[in-house]
Amino acid sequence: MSFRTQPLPPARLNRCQLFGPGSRDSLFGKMATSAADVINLDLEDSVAPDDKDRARANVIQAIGDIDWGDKTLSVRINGLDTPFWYRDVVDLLEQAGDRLDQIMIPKAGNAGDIYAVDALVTAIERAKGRTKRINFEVIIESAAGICHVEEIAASSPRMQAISLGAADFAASMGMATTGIGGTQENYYMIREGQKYWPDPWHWAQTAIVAACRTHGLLPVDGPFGDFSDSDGFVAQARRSATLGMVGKWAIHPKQVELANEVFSPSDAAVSEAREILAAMDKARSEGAGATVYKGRLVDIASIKQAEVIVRQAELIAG
Ligand SMILES: C[C@@H](C(=O)SCCNC(=O)CCNC(=O)[C@H](O)C(C)(C)COP(=O)(O)OP(=O)(O)OC[C@H]1O[C@@H](n2cnc3c(N)ncnc32)[C@H](O)[C@@H]1OP(=O)(O)O)[C@H](O)C(=O)O
Ligand SMILES: [Mg+2]
Repeated sequence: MSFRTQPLPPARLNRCQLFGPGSRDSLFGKMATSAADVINLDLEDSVAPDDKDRARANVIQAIGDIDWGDKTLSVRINGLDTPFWYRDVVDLLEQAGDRLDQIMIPKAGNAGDIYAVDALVTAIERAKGRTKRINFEVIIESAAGICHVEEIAASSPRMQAISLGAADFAASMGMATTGIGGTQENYYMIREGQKYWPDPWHWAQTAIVAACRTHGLLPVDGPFGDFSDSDGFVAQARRSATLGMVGKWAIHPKQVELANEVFSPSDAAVSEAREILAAMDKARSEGAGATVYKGRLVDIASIKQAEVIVRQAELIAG
């Protein structure tokens, strides 16, 4: 047990991050009026190389022109292994208005990648007199990224969140699949003739959650590619929520409500959490550190568990 108190993550909602290609500006207005907490305008893999300049210009224009309400507004820049990323950062920081909240850095491999983007962002902020700090979200989607996830989480005070990018991650790891997230047909156990499908993303997710929780960041589950499979999306999202992730990407508007539902505690869960807090208040006033609630043990750790749920409910209530 460290003497350091575990830092809380940023106090903002991140249940759903809705993505849209920067080259499809007809989608921007729909994204702005969606129920997603975070908007990710994409300059990276959903934009063809020949369309990068136009997408960048579209995004810069839309940051200023569209009413994004109280959403977190984020732009995914290109990876540091491309010739595009520096121009993304320079043009965004020099030309986009103050409404921009965050830059998403894909395919981060180590803390040095974040340092490089931080140095460029910092220089432009100073040169241009930008007073609102641009925050960072990073995508872990490579073997190097998952190996260095803890140093990436600690890499900059701008860091707010880390997502898992299942498609690039699978490719980098050499996984035998073209699926983006979810159950993988050939990843199964067998017992007495019955197949059972474990979750191949689980270990990477828990590594991201641990790094984020250690450094006070928001851990986020990335895309689920088959947007026709709502049950599959919900199952994946529920597993992520159970592991400690706070939200999930939507790559189609159909997924927004599903994510919001999964990552909002139910009324029953909130009531139970409040009852546990009340039961522990009573126990402590009687000098006890543990008590019985609905036939089961609750103790001082239960207070912290219940507070996670109550804090999320309070954020949603505003
Ligand atoms: C996997 C890695 C990633 O990079 S994931 C993130 C990058 N990908 C994207 O940003 C893709 C985002 N989604 C889309 O581009 C589209 O949704 C689509 C191509 C998947 C489907 O588009 P389409 O127009 O065919 O969809 P329809 O079903 O016809 O649309 C119905 C309706 O909704 C509107 N719409 C569609 N998409 C969006 C959107 N993203 N936001 C808001 N609204 C949207 C559409 O215009 C229709 O509207 P209507 O006509 O009814 O008014 C990752 O990095 C990794 O490695 O894992
Ligand atoms: Mg990717």
